[in-house]
Amino acid sequence: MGALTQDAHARAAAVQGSLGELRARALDAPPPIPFASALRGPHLQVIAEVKRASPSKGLIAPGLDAAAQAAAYVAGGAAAISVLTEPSRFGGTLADLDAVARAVAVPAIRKDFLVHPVQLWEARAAGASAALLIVRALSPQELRTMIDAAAEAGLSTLVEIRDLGELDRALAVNATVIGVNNRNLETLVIDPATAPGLIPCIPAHCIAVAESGMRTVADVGPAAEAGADAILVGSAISAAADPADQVRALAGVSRRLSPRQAADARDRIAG
Ligand SMILES: O=C(O)c1ccccc1NCC(=O)[C@H](O)[C@H](O)COP(=O)(O)O
Repeated sequence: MGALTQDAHARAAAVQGSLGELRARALDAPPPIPFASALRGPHLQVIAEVKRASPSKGLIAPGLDAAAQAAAYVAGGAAAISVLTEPSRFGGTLADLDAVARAVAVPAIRKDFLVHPVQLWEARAAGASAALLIVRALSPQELRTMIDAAAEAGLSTLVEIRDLGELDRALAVNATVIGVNNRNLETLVIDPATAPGLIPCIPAHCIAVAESGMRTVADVGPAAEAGADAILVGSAISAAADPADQVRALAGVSRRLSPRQAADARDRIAG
């Protein structure tokens, strides 16, 4: 992940001179669509990702038309669309984000390695309603700065964690939509037990999202059982012959309706 974060700093530096123009474009963009409320419901909500390629899988769907793919996801019941905008390893662009935000009436999320406020203004200018912040990629001060800058830009945030320490850092900045990534971003190894293990520790007032490595209804069962509000799925649906149908299957999974008991779960994990 170090190289991805370094690239992100370089990309941010290259557009810092455009901050004024980006702020002006952001003001002209259609208003953001509420993100957190889109992810609550009796069924597991699906954040469906537009993903052409990745470091772990190589090419996934190189010719994918981002807007058409997003429209298919929404037809299948997706509650939000995640758009990878990282160009060199994921084959994404801000133009994809812009096309998706114009094509669908659900929130579009900028999924990238976001390390500088200018990238949040880029996201809003391209029509995003939300942006991903990876706790591991940011110092505590940077995370605070990015949370504040997102709010100023009118963006909601999906704050991504992988362990209890990162959950504490997310809660310290009042994150309300918290994603637990099953993928270790350093080794790229998926551990399907990560999200089901941590989600019960996320306080009930937050939205809990399980991310990565899920393809089938059976794969999402543990996250649903753990009390996840939503799942984020990318590779499987980007490569699917019928993406609407695949999202429809995942969006039909019931979630556990009992409230998450965060304090009890933390005690169990802390041993
Ligand atoms: O997907 C990767 O290989 C990857 C590698 C390094 C950093 C991030 C990476 N992916 C970002 C994501 O979190 C996923 O795109 C997202 O959760 C969907 O995962 P999946 O359903 O497994 O494609």
